[in-house]
Amino acid sequence: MESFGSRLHRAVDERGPLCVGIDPHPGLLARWGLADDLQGLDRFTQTVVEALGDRVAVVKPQSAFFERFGSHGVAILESTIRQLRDAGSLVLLDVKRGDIGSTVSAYASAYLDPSSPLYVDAVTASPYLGVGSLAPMFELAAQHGGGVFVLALTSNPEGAAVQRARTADGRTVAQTVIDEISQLNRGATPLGSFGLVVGATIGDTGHDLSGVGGPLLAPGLGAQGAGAADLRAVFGSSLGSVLPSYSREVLSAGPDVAALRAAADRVLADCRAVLPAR
Ligand SMILES: O=c1ccn([C@@H]2O[C@H](COP(=O)(O)O)[C@@H](O)[C@H]2O)c(=O)[nH]1
Repeated sequence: MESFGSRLHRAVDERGPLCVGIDPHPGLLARWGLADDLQGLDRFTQTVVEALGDRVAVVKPQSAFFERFGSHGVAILESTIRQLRDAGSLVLLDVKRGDIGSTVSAYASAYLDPSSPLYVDAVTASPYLGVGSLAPMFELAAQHGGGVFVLALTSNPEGAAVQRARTADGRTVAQTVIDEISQLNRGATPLGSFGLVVGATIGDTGHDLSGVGGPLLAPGLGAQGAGAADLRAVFGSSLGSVLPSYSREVLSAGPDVAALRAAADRVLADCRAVLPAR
């Protein structure tokens, strides 16, 4: 079976280095002339699937915006995931799950087992119960060609106090996460299946990302203030592994399908101008 890292590498070759998030904020629904209800949610996501499903390498639905509508919202998420995968996008579900290992097994089944209704290509995970507690996700992902993106240096200003705190051996908490994920990817070609989340907003923090061997998801672009040029300072010599991620910056161009496509093309061109050609 083809690994997630290999599928992602190919998708980026074919469609370019871009992840677009589906974040149906109440304010965006209003801006699109939609009600903040299930019908509005459904119309919003259908439009994004139509506009971007067949052209963007990775689409990242933000689970929270579907969960807030309860089981019917989750049903729309399930159907959105299926449609995106049918259209050829890789689906990265942003759920940031993490727990004790026995519970992580259940999360792994929910998102990384092909028989689950919420089955996706990859998920985001939180390492704050210990990277080792995420092992059931890593194992199921490896078994079924899935991926896991673990939070390392997040784009929000509050993250630094925890992530840049020093551990007993002098490394930061984030560096221990980076090092453990690097181990998991060892020997994987052309790209490992275990990624990290590193915000585009954080500047040069001095962390060593050079040995990760997997994708580096970079949220924080656009609405949170970072631009493609900021990727240079954050990622330095690891720029070639970066997967830039935009949500509101692209979504605010809707509901016109052509305008959404143009916005995605524009941010992709901005990123291509900064990222090394492959
Ligand atoms: O460090 C992180 C991790 C995840 N996110 C998520 O990405 C999007 C960003 O949306 P924008 O509209 O592009 O700001 C959102 O779903 C966050 O939950 C992040 O921003 N930073």
